[in-house]
Amino acid sequence: MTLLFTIGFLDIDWLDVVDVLLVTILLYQLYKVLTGSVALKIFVGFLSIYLLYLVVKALGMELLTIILGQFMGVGVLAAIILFQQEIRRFLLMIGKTTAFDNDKFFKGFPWRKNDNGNRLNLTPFIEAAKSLAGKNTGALIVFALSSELKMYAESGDLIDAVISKRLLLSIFNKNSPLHDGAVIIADGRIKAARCILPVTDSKDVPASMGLRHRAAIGLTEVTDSVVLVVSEETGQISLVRNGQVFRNLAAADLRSRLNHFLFDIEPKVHTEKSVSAA
Ligand SMILES: Nc1ncnc2c1ncn2[C@@H]1O[C@H](COP(=O)(O)OP(=O)(O)OP(=O)(O)O)[C@@H](O)[C@H]1O
Repeated sequence: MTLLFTIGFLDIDWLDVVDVLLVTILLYQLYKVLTGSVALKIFVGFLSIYLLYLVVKALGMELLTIILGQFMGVGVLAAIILFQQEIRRFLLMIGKTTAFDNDKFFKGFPWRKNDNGNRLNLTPFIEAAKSLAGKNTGALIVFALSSELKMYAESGDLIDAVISKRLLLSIFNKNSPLHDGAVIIADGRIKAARCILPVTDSKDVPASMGLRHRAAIGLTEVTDSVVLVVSEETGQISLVRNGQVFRNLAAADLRSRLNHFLFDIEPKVHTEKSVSAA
């Protein structure tokens, strides 16, 4: 490899520069994923022990090297168990930035369409959300994109029904046995209700947002789905994607955002505030 320059006894070539650059990008992405969660502190702890291990190894302190080396070995396993959620989020983020997971790649995939191959009709969702918001009835509707969210659908009651405003209103009616939890929409159908979603542990979520919003944020942190939330307390309608909450949407904004998030149709008007919880 061509030598670029020398710092003391260190010979630096192009490969070293690329190596350092890649590690910097990787660490920055990791920091972005971990920031705001307790996992960041654990990660910094591990990193400090690893740096200490490198120093004592370089100094030739054998006993400490063996002890820290053993700790690092077990530490990797412990980190995988402790950081399960963060590792998933990190891999998902890498996947999202590759051309393979490009939105356009999935544009033609069947779960964005109904049985007849038509684009999902958004009107029942918008009408239902308006009606639920007017009565301060909480709701959580998940739109599956590149994944059918089978695992989450199976945590609730499978329905597999044709989408209609009336059915959505019946599900979220406070007296309905199905109203608790989330409804999952995939393949242009109501796949399941009463589904349990992963709750985010982000500290950036405003205190005004309850568990319903936290569940919506949590799911969008680990999948590329889009979640519609109607707050029981305020009656506000929000959309959540990539851990980001688009709050207080009027019907027109809701439609334009959904068109954008689900079908890549550029929005015309945006008046809502957004809160980043990722
Ligand atoms: N992990 C979860 N997965 C799916 N649904 C959930 C989850 N956690 C809470 N929910 C839904 O949220 C409902 C109530 O949550 P909570 O009382 O915190 O909401 P809230 O105070 O009305 O807040 P928000 O303003 O977010 O609606 C639950 O009855 C349930 O339907």
